[in-house]
Amino acid sequence: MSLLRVESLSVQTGDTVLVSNLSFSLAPGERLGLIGESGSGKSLTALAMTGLLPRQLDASGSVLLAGEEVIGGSDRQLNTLRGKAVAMVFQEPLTALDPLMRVGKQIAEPAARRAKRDGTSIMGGALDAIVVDLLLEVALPDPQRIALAYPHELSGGQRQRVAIAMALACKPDLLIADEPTTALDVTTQAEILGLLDGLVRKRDMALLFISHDLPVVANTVERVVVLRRGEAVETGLVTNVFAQPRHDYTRSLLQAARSFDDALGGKR
Ligand SMILES: Nc1ncnc2c1ncn2[C@@H]1O[C@H](COP(=O)(O)OP(=O)(O)OP(=O)(O)O)[C@@H](O)[C@H]1O
Repeated sequence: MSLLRVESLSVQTGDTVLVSNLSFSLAPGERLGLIGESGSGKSLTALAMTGLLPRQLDASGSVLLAGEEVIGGSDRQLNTLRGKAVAMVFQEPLTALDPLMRVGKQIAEPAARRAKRDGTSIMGGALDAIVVDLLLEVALPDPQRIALAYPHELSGGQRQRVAIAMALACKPDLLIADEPTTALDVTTQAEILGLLDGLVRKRDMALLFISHDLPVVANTVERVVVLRRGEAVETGLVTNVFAQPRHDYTRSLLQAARSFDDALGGKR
């Protein structure tokens, strides 16, 4: 059974269609990339899949996540799904973090919620231990100190690790990573990508990976959907699509990525 089945998904505002008739599915543990130029509808697709679209946008079609319909779902139903079946990591970690709360508490909250949904209760020292384990899992040194820090006391890379720990605390079946490294410097980007890749494999999570960086996409996912102006122009195994693109648009994306790499002297 699919973990995620998107069928004829469209997103519009008034008469403007931003995502059009999109269909794809994701099996448990599978890794899928969503690529396309800026403004092609990647983030809106991810938001529609989690019921997080801004109010002025309307979604139609169907998004079945862990067997439950997201489109038109109630806040209560979607909150449960978001804390259990799916978690997101965004481009800018500060979007996910509360500036006024110590990061340990921010990780403890989803961990306690998840335990409650599983019919157990975790508090006090047991919850602190889970937070420390999660901080270690995202390779943050000195987790006791980090747990007591506020987001502004951490570097961008450390903040993204905390955001990933918060997502892991939900124990999701599906992780959506929307340009998770764009806001970071190149060395930190590579570290965070390596971390995400390892965690997804270790925990056997499905991954929806949104990125501009085609070499990274090629190394991270198994299948890819190419979006252009809100429409899927090509879908397939990433090795096939990148080696033998069928659509001119995919060819131009790959060409642009090659030119960029050449300009860097193939140093990436
Ligand atoms: N709240 C909104 N109201 C109206 N239009 C929007 C809204 N949010 C996004 N759009 C438009 O929808 C289109 C798709 O946006 P989206 O953010 O999904 O693109 P993207 O592929 O994720 O781009 P990027 O790679 O730059 O993040 C764009 O034309 C954008 O301007």
